[in-house]
Amino acid sequence: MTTNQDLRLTGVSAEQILNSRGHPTLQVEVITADGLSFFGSAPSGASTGEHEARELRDGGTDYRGLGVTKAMTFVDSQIEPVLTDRAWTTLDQIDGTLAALDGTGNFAKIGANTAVAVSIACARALAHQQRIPLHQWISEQLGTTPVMPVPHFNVVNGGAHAANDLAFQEFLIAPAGAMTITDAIQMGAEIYAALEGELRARFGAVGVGDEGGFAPDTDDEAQVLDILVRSIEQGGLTPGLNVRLALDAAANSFYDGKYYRLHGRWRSADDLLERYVHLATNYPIWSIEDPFDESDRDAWRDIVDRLGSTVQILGDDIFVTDAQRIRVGAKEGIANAALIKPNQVGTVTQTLEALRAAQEVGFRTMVSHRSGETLDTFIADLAVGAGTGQLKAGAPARGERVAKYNRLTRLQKLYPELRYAHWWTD
Ligand SMILES: C=C(OP(=O)(O)O)C(=O)O
Ligand SMILES: [Mg+2]
Repeated sequence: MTTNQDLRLTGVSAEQILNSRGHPTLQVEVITADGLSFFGSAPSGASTGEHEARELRDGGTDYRGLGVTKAMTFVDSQIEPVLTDRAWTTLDQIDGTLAALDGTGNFAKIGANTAVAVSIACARALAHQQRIPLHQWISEQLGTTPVMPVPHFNVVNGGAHAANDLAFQEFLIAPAGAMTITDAIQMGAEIYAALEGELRARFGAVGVGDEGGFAPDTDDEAQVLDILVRSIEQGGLTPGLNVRLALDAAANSFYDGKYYRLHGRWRSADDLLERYVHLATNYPIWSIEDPFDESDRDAWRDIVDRLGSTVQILGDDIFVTDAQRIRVGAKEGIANAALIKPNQVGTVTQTLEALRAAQEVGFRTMVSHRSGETLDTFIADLAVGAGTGQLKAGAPARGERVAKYNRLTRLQKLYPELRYAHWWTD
């Protein structure tokens, strides 16, 4: 029996769009029986975890090798026939069908890019079918209270995201002490502008990295943190009180299997740990993501032991938004928080499972974009609906990044009852 809450699709199709790196990606459109269209598109990472769900690209080494023709063909030839064949009550049914069509366990056949674009479009269609906003639909799936997340603006880029010598990939500012999302975004914009001035004065011309953060010509993370602190103070704000700092080291990208490359020298995990302790002691750093390579689990445990009571130790490449990996990680005591990226695991349903697992084990969560982004704003609704209190979507500049922050502004206007997260008082 079908009810009027059930979703009937009459069409599922894909088109090739370009992501923010200029690489082809998929945008999927689903058409409902009442003639409405819903869209989803696939982002793409550069510093990826070993166990991420697989992105399907056409192959080869030239530009055309980056294409997504095969993925689009799957949508037309295999996905559309099954998704238009029956009525759907839950997203779990749709995503389960995608996983069964794929059959590999990590979307190696149809591609996680295909799956995530279809899944996001269907989540939007299902929320509409139930006549509720997307963030509310998400919160009902999880039993959470929607909340406006603290935006984590990535304002200095290094690692795999920039052509400079900074080993750490991301230096983020988090206006945790703002009273509203509007204030938080304003603070982000003002600090970004002040930072540009500071960097120009120190380095002359300064470019930007993949996520719109500046990419100064330095390998010294303490120098970057000093400049960040000054940029925050320029606007009359107090680092640590109004605005906190966060790092994504993305340490997979400077690890050779035994040592970590920092400031032109190879260092042991113990040396790197001392560096983090020094930085967290001297700067208002509240969160450190991927401090060590995903295989270096003893080092992760050590940093939780040393800093975990005051600093969020956030797993990205090590958990890859996978519920089971989060549960195992919690048991091993190797982190206290998990990054959440839908395309890392493949579907919205699996993303919600990862969020549930994090809830169960008492981990905080931060919803995240990818370095290769589209204008899709699903992650903003996800962060709000799941009540994570944290979202990172790049710099407060560049269209594909500000699309997410602007979506938060829009949600605040539509739903004034949404409160700004105040997790630092927990
Ligand atoms: C957003 C990130 O980068 P990428 O998308 O390249 O994995 C990250 O590592 O957190
Ligand atoms: Mg990361």
